[in-house]
Formats: sequence, structure tokens, C-alpha cells
Amino acid sequence: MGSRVEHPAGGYKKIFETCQELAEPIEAQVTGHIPRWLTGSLLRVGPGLFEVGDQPFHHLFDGQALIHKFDFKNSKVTYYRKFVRTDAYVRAMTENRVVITEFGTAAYPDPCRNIFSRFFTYFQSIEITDNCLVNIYPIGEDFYACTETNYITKINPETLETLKKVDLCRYLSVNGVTAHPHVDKDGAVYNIGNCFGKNMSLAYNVVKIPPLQKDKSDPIEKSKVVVQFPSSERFKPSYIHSFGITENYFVFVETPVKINLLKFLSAWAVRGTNYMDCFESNETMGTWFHLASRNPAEYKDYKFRTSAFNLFHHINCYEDQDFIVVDLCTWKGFDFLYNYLYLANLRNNWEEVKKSANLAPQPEVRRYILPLKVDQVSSYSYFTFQPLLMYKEEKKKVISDTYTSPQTAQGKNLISLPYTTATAVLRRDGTIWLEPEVLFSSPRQAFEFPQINYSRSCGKDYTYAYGLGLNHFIPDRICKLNVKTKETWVWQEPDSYPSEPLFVQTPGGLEEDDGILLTIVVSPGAAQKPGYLLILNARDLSEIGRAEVEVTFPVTFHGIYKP
Ligand SMILES: CCCCCCCCCCCCCCCC(=O)OC/C=C(C)/C=C/C=C(C)/C=C/C1=C(C)CCCC1(C)C
Ligand SMILES: [Fe+2]
Repeated sequence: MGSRVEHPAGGYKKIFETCQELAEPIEAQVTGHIPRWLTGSLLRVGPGLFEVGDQPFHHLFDGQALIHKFDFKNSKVTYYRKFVRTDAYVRAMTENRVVITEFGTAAYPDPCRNIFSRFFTYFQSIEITDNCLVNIYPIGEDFYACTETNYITKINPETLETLKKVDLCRYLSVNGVTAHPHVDKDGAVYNIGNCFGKNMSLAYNVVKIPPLQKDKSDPIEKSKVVVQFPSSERFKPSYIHSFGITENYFVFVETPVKINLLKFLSAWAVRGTNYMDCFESNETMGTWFHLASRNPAEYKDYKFRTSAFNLFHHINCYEDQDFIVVDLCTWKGFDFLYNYLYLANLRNNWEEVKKSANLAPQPEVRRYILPLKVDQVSSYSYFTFQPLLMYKEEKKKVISDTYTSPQTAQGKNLISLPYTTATAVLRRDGTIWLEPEVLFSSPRQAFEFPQINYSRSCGKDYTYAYGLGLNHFIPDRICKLNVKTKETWVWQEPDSYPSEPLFVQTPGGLEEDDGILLTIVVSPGAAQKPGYLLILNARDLSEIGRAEVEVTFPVTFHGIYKP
């Protein structure tokens, strides 16, 4: 699955270019075939406008949200796209400048206003962005586009019109939530977000938006916090991009990528800095795993620790006997990966792109296993927990802190599942040190933007994960990974740049991988049309069909298939 493909022509630069929205849907030219049962829409979102007037956006996560839609009906395919009319977009268009600060681009006060009015604007409270470029998810019968702040934007999934902006802070005690909620079979939506409470008390809140109400009222109005995870540091919550859920547990991985709240609340408002300026790495804490039970919703005070990594995407988690299996797309080390995702880096020539990726954290798909039965040992282990300071020398410390005794499980591997090499070792200070089993690793070749057969396998034992292959950050292949055998499959074509593959199950399909993958591909080479929707057989990644259009697509992050 590790790609050896090179991109000297730099065709990937196309996916970081501004495009126009469409006045109406365009019909695509189909080759191969479109399964007759595929009747629905593929909705995806990403940045579509990378500059306003003469002001460029600097970071991959700054461009203004553009929604893409492929409709499938009677084996015909149409394509449509529209910018979301967020406040960030509408005000930028109106004033022809960046008005709301984005992730890596600060907005400056209107130069036309006089010096006194500009001075006061500097001290106004921070205007949080509603630029919903990351994902789309259902709540009740509605669809929302989102970023990771407290604002989500309701859209019409047919016309792509923007319907309303919702401030989650009005209903929930959170400052933002992830763009990766879990949606239960009954339609309940679970998510997690930072909560900066009274007296600067910090926590991570798991929230639940209930399913569609009998009286058809808006489920968001009935949303509530179900459980809280504590923060490892008083003023510095960790950045969270996704979380895990099993039948009975929530899994939260607290990484060393920290948001410095003091910087966020003070410096930014005064000096016109941006979100990226508020991040820092904790070089000593490593990574902490947390668990909470779902019913009753209760935090479980295990102290699972491992070495430092960045985490954006959980693949899946499940319970097996007295263990929780947690599969993750990790990036090794505490250096924040987003530091390497400035557009200037990604738009560089291929040799430069490779140089920069060589300096960044390296990707690895890992399986961690959390033992649930550690009570009998913790009762007589020395359990006054102190933050560990010596993670740099972790291996040495594991040896000196642990000892094997006939009465306790200290120093022994607590994992007894026969199929894994992952370990969990109880240490004298009461922490449980985890070492992963590596499911996939290849230098600077990431298996990212993971997907599974979600309706069948989320939170359950499973076999297959699908993902986008990143070659020095450039998306150039679609991958499938058997998480049990580590067997891999790849779809790849020269000078072609695909997106996250969404799995759609074949109606009545019996096997976990009975289905198709939908991905949108940019192919700027002259010999073909510049963009297409690609349908792959999820069994072996062979091509079933493609629907080509005369336009390219800027990068998209996530999306959904709406049957
Ligand atoms: C698809 C191909 C991509 C090509 C290159 C990609 C390389 C990618 C490497 C893999 C990892 C990818 C992770 C993708 C993550 C993603 O989609 O991130 C988008 C995240 C965004 C836009 C986050 C916005 C967060 C904000 C604005 C947070 C704001 C806040 C704070 C920082 C502190 C206070 C609270 C608040 C306001 C929520
Ligand atoms: Fe994501």
C-alpha cells in the first residue's frame, strides 16, 4: 500500500485552486456502469475559495466552504456545487476582504474605518468562524455542514441552499464540537467538545442530540451533555478531531497537541492572531487514553498512557471480552501536523513537497488495546497519580517502574487476546502503559481519512477499513486494509488525485465488504476529462464505473452518502 509514485508534473496543485460555483447541475458522462440500486446523493465539503480580493488564505483549513453534490438516478449522474452562505463567506464577498479570522489566517480591521473605530474593533470579543468546510452530517431530518467551532450550518441537501446558522452554545455547555459525530442506528448524534467552564475549569464534554422527536420539534433543542472527561492540564485542553464509540463505551484520546487558552483568550483578540497561533505541544505528557461507560454514563478512572502522537481520525473501536480494541490513524510525535499544512507547502513543486513532509510527523495505523479488568490490581497498587514527567525516556522508565510480583499484575502484559501483539502493562504508579500493534506503516505514506462499513461495523468487531493514501501529504490512491491480516489493496492511476472513499453497502449484501466506494478524483492530465466521480468495488478496489465532468474539484475533506 506504500506508494512509490512520483508527481513531478505537480498536478496536485489543482486541488488547492479556487473554483466557481455552478449555476445549475451538469450531467456527467458515464463510462463503465453505475449500479441501478445507487439512487441518492453524494455530498462532500471542502475549501473552494482560497483568496478574497487580494488577500490569500494561508492554511489548508481556511478556504471558504464549498459543497459538492453528485446525484445518482436511473444510472445517470449529475454534478452540482455551491458555496455555503456562512457569515464568513457573505461578509468576505460583501467587503472583498477577509472579515472573519480563519484557522490560519487572521482578519484585520477594515482599513477604510477611522483609527478610533479600528482601535475599538481590536478589543471587540472574538468573532468565531462559521466556515463549515470540514464535514456534513444529519440531525433528525436535517443536514448540517460543520467546522469544529460552536457554529453549524443547516443546508438543503437537494438545492445546496444555506438555511440557517445554529450556535450550539445556546443549547450545550461546549465551546466547539468535532466534525466527526457518531450517529446511532436510531438517529441519535453523539459528539465531543472542549468546555471552558466557570473559573477556567476545563473538561471535554460528550454531548447527545436525540433522534427525531415525535412532535417533529428540533432535536437540537433537546440536546444535552452526557458525560465529562477531565483535562490533563488546567488551562490547556488538547485538540480533538474525532472520538471512538463502542456498544458500551466512549473512547477519548487526549494527545499532546494543546490549545493554550490564555493565548486564545487574550493575545488573539488584541493582536489579530489566528487559531494556529494558539496551539502548542506538550513535550512530556505523551498520549492519554480515556474511557467512559455509556449506560450509566460515567467516567472510568483508568490511567492509560502511551508515547506522543497526533491523532485526527479514529478508524473504529470495539469490545472483545474484557478489552477495548482501538484502531487509529496516528502521526508519530508531539509536533503538530497542521504546522505542515500551509497552502504554500502543499502547492510547492514535488521535490519541495517531499522535503517538507520529511520533517513532519510520520503516519502509522495502530491498534491499541485497553484492558477493562484492572480493578484487582489497582486496589493494591500505589495509586496516587502524579503526571509523568519522563516520557522522553519512557522505555527506560517502564523497566525501572515495573516489577513482576506473584501477588500483583504489575509489570505483566494485561492483554490476553490471542490475535494481537498490542500490550498494556500496569506500572507501580498505577498507570497502564500501552504499546500498539502496527496495522500499516510505510515512510511518509499515510492511510488516512478512514472509512468502514459504518452501519454494520461501527463499535463492533470488523475486518475492513478503507482510506485515502497520502504520499508526502498528496492524496494519490485509494486503499483497503484488512485489519485482521494486514492485507492491503490499492487503486491508483498516474496524475490522479482522489478524495476520502465513502463506503455504500450493496442492498442485501451479506459480507462486510459487499458494497462500493465513492470517491471524487481530479485528473488534470490532458488525455482525459479533468474530474470524475469514481465507483470502486469495495471487495477488491476494481473499477465499476466513472462519471466524468468538464471541471476539476478543489480538495474535499469529508462528506456523506444520502440514500
Ligand atoms: C483530502 C486531502 C488533503 C490533502 C492534504 C492533507 C494532509 C492531511 C493530513 C492528515 C490529517 C488530516 C486531518 C484533517 C483534518 C481536518 O479536516 O481538519 C479541519 C479542521 C479545522 C478546519 C478546524 C478548525 C478548528 C477551529 C476553528 C477551532 C477553534 C477553537 C480553538 C482553536 C480554541 C478555542 C475553541 C475553538 C473556537 C473551538
Ligand atoms: Fe476529519
